[in-house]
Amino acid sequence: MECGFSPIVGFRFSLHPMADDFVAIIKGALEETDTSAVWMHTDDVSTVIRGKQVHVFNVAKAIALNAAKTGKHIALSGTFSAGCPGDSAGDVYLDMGDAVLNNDHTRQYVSSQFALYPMNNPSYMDMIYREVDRAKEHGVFNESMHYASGIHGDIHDVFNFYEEAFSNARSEEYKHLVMTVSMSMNSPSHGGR
Ligand SMILES: Cc1ncc(C[n+]2csc(CCO)c2C)c(N)n1
Repeated sequence: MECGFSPIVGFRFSLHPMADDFVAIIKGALEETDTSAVWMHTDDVSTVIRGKQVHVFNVAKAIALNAAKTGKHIALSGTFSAGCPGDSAGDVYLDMGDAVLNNDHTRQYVSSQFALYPMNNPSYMDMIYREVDRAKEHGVFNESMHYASGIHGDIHDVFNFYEEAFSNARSEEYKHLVMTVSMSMNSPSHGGR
């Protein structure tokens, strides 16, 4: 299939609450979030949201925050993608304005790992090093590791970094970008942060 030129961004993710009431936590997090600015579909494995980048990141953060506000240990993993939409079902959401609809600024510690895959870009390693350096400048860098980089801090700082990294790693010439994230919140490993 040909890659399209739609500016649409997508995020396919799963929440894995470490709690007996995982069904209520997953459904609650999705329902408490204003998702009206994105196209969304949930199935038995994951949920996908698609639309303008600003709304996709805002909705992703709000769903993560709403799940974490239960106080339970939450794992979230997902893939952001841009530049190869495959279908146009969500394109109508590109007409939305840029004002974000979820504005809960509750603090929440997140420890996460991410990986950037700038598709077809011959200087992809420079791109990755540049974004990792930027994480260090922003104070959200945690540690280096095989196949990913550790990013941690308050959920709002972490998501701001991820959205900026996603913007920076795309260009007109190399439109197709994939970024994987894996997050942990309220983990006993975080010592009550
Ligand atoms: C974000 C997200 N979306 C869907 C699932 C899959 N899933 C697992 S349990 C459950 C509720 C009962 O139907 C659903 C939808 C997930 N884990 N996280």
